[in-house]
Amino acid sequence: MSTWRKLLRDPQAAVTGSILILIFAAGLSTPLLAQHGPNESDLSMVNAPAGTPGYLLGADESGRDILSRLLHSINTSAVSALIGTGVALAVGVSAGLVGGYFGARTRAIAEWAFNLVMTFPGLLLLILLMPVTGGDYRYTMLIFGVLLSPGIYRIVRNLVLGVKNELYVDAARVSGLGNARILGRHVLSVVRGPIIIAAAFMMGASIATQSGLAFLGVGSKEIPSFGDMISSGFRNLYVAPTQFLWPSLLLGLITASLVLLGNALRDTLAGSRPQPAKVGQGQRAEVTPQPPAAADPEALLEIRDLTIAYPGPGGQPREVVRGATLAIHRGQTVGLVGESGSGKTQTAFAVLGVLPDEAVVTRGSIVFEGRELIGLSDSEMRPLRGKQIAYVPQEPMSNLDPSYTVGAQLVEGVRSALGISKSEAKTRVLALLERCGIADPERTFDSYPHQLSGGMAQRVLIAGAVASRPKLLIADEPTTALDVTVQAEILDLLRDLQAELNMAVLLVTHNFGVVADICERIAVMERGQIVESGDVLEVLRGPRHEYTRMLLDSILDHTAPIREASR
Ligand SMILES: Nc1ncnc2c1ncn2[C@@H]1O[C@H](COP(=O)(O)OP(=O)(O)OP(=O)(O)O)[C@@H](O)[C@H]1O
Repeated sequence: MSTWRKLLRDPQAAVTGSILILIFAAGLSTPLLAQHGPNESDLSMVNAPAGTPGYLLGADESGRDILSRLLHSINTSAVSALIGTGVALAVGVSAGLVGGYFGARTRAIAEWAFNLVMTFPGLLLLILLMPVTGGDYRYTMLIFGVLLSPGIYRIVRNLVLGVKNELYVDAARVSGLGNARILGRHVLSVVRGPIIIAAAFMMGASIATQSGLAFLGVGSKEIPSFGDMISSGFRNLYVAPTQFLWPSLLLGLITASLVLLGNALRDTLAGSRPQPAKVGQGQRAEVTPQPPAAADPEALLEIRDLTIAYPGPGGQPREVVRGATLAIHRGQTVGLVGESGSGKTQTAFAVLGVLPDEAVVTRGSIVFEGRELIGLSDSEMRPLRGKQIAYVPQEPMSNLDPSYTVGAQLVEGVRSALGISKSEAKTRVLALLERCGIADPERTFDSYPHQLSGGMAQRVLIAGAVASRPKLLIADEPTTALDVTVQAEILDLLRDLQAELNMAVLLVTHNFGVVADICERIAVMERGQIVESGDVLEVLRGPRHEYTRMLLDSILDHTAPIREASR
């Protein structure tokens, strides 16, 4: 659906947008009426008492006169908003893109210039420059736009700095796209949401500042403005209260609509407005949890008939996991294998209780140590997650926060899992790093994630995951992002830790070699269903299901995993 159609369907955007269009259309068409139409006389001072300056209203103004001045004030506000915001965006966005994207020297120059602008006392400067601007509100708003631009510059610069080292920006660069195309296509799309919100606020601020200056009586007396109207409304408050009421209400309505429209626009552009879940009632589980009646009394984790659905494009549920059944015993390593998109990660996420909000468990149960996990709230899952059930992700780098040292992140996790002091946690983390094969634990402890190699980062995450001696470790493609030598080392580490801690491991992978290397049992997943499971050797030597055979045949040297497995 196009962005415009989405916006029209959004009630907040549609209502506030219509209000603003109506108000501004009425205001902006007023000069034409004033020039060519019969209302020109409305702008004269015929009704104002002698000595009333500019557009100040007399106490006996007719409703038509008030309306005419309101329309002209809207016009002034619209022009103020456009000039103030336009200048702030033009200066702030272009400097932010350049300052954030290009080298430190360009950034330092931009930074210096904007810091200088920020040292000026804004409102005072606007008043002091009145002799220069000749009281013309358009020049005043132009200067106001420059004064607003540092805020925009900082927003854009920070967003650009965050995005410019993303892998997809590197990929665009490598594919030969020029800087202008990368900035326009990849970087601008990230900054536009916050800019729209800021622009809505700035439009409101421009209108409020222009009105405020007029209220103070600073600037041209010939230009109608909400400020003038409110000022004269104050003076006539007891004899003609509507003179104060209407401009105040209209000013409030315009600024509130601008901010609400900005929010709605940002949400639509970012696609972040949560849509009501169409499957079930938007709850995590649609099933009524049954009292655990484990079919396999030995099982540490037992998944039975698990079915997970997402709302499809037409609202009908789309099942991504269908009736999956799987058991893991204490200390056992089970490989969950299948092609990309077969539902392995969704199954793992369901066990961890971290499925996205729109996912619904429509059937089945997940029993961990005799306790049903389906239907548990986040606070009920928290004592299990990261402590009894730990997780090692596929992309080690994207799971470490670049702003903190490795040590700070591990200590925080260990303290929350074990409730020990900071120094005890540090000692434990250093020992764990050493146990996980990190050559210089002290140095790694003080390093930031970008200073680590992929293999080291994965060791760090494994150290963090096993710190609480979990009963179950879920490792989601833990070696996919690593080179072959490091893959083997990480698998060795997982195997050793599993034996040492007598920990059960659910290894999510698409690689039979990895399964053959460290798993005792295997479950093969195809389009959301577990189609075959059993002892690794038996399944690899004599696959019963067509899909398993097809997967095994697709391995070039399909004897390798079996040879490995029989070691
Ligand atoms: N947030 C979501 N909304 C809708 N569908 C989703 C969402 N997340 C995942 N899916 C769908 O669920 C299905 C299973 O995805 P899942 O991530 O479990 O696959 P996978 O087997 O782990 O694949 P891979 O090995 O590539 O990670 C896919 O078809 C995917 O498109």
